[in-house]
Amino acid sequence: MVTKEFDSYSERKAFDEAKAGVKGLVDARVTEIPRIFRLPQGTLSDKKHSVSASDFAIPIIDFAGVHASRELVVEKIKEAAENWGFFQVINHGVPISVLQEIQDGVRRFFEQDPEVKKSYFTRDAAKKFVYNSNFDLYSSSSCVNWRDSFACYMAPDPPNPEELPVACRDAMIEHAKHMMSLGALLFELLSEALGLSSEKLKSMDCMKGLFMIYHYYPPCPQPELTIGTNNHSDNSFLTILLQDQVGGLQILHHDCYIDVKPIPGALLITNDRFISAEHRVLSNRNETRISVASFFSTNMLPNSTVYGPIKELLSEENPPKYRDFTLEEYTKGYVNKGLDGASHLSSFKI
Ligand SMILES: O=C(O)CCC(=O)C(=O)O
Ligand SMILES: [Fe+2]
Repeated sequence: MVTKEFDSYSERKAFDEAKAGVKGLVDARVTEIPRIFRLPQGTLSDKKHSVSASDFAIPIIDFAGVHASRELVVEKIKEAAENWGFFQVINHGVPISVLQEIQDGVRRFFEQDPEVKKSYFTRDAAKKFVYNSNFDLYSSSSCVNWRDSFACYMAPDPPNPEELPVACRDAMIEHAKHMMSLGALLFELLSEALGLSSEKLKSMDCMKGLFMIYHYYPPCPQPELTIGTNNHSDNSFLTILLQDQVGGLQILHHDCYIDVKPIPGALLITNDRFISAEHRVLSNRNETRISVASFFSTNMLPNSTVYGPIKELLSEENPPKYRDFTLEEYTKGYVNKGLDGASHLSSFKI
């Protein structure tokens, strides 16, 4: 059957202008997903098939030992960052209550009175608090994702509490505080894993910016036809990801998508210096999924610092593979391209 061409732009615009997000479609009880959400046929069942986590063990690193046996933890991080670009951390010191509160806060925001929620809807990235659906709605060449989100820079200039919705204000502030301290520890351990001084990555301002995205994935009537988040690798120096118990996150490893099984209280780490792991999120029929991604980067904020391969890691045998760039330049290209599965970093290859 030949499907008639349709005006994807107009349909995306109509979806956008309703300001109700994917949750609005679910509340309206759609039983068939609109065409703009449909993946090209076969996308989910390509050669990169899904395998269960029991075939491959995504590294789980216990930070309880970080004081008594730091070298051991550093060794594990090095191995995970080189081979996976992804690991789960347990006993990270962030209280479970803080993680629970932020998930509850995200749910409260998305499930509040739609009219109140609409007042936060914007595509203006200069706003302190940005709620919309699909940051790349107009730029992505792939399908629209079954997901709503809100975003906020929590560093270097955190918003005043009054600028944040009451539904999630306190939880956001408390959670971000913990992400900054866990981020500091991770940057120290990653520096050590690179054979550099503990302070190296921090001294390069890698944790100057903390950009948060809070995701809400409503249940989907046809989960096999769409996706929660397209495959991509992140735009940050480091991402700390909190996912709830629903599941659906997969990471690409040796050409297979592997399910990342939710572990209560575990945080997931990916970073760009070692492997920047490609990952995606599947939709599901029955449950709402919530996740919170803490990206260490100043992203689009004015920042003239130029980044390139760390000089100490270069030698005659190991010359730079990437050219220098600013985070603004990098992020602009990332946002314009949208999540389409293609690597953005590769466009900076020398
Ligand atoms: O929802 C998730 O688990 C992942 C989200 C994600 O990959 C991202 O925000 O970059
Ligand atoms: Fe991601």
